[in-house]
Amino acid sequence: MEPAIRVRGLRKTYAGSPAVDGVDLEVGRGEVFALLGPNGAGKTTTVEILEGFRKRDSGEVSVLGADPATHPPRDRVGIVLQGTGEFDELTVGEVVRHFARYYSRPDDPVAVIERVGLKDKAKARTHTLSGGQKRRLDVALGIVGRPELLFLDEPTTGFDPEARREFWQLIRDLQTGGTTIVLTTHYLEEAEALADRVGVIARGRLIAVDTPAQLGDRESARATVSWRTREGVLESERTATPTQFVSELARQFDGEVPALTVTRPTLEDVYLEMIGVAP
Ligand SMILES: Nc1ncnc2c1ncn2[C@@H]1O[C@H](COP(=O)(O)OP(=O)(O)OP(=O)(O)O)[C@@H](O)[C@H]1O
Repeated sequence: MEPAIRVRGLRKTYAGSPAVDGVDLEVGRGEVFALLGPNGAGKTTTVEILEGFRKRDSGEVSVLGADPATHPPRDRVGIVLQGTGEFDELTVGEVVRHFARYYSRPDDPVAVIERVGLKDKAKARTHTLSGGQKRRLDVALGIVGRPELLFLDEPTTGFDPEARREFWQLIRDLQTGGTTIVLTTHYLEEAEALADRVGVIARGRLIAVDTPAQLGDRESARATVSWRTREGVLESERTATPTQFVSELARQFDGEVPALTVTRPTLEDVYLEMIGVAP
């Protein structure tokens, strides 16, 4: 089956400076793919080329089987851009109903408003919504057309922790329903919670693509074992063989090792190392 997205050798330059510098990428149907990278790395440029909003200089791009530069697949794609969410005097219900009309097979606006947690605000004018509520409205507008492919640019910026968890559940529900999702985020725990695969983009290049668990060989990376000595001092040791190390400690303590922890690098640790930030 044709992947949802296929990109080969994508390049885009602004005034002689490369913003996207030879990106190859495939996103499968039904996959949740998170694009990570520091500010200015080229995420938005890449995503907007896929959406058909920006022209590329070179490379091949196929989105749902067509070139977005010539055939933007508007009706089959949902887009949540960074921060809009305000439509003057219109109410939430009016805005969602209005956007639903752009699509050939829209979802029920009332159900969509409920799914994004704005049921109580359906009659509120959009300028009275809080920042997080405006973001939920953006998400509602992105999904009201029942897209096959949904792009989300930093979707949970400004969300409180509870709203973020609710949003994650919404993404999982959409994936269960078969939607392919591409999101950019600066929250590593969000990528870890949602993404089947993550891609790290730095200076216009995709420097790694892997599952969150495997990125940067996380699972086989050296572990840090910490424990409290008999003298009451916290001690730690980095080791490639933590199981062996812990059983040795257990023998020394003749049982329970005080304050024992074993940790591997977090997704954030390996990400920061990849983009060249020293620990
Ligand atoms: N319209 C434009 N004109 C000139 N330069 C641009 C334009 N859009 C982006 N750039 C430059 O291209 C580079 C990549 O920008 P882009 O917005 O794709 O980064 P990003 O990874 O999405 O960053 P952020 O995390 O800050 O949103 C940056 O150096 C940016 O200054």
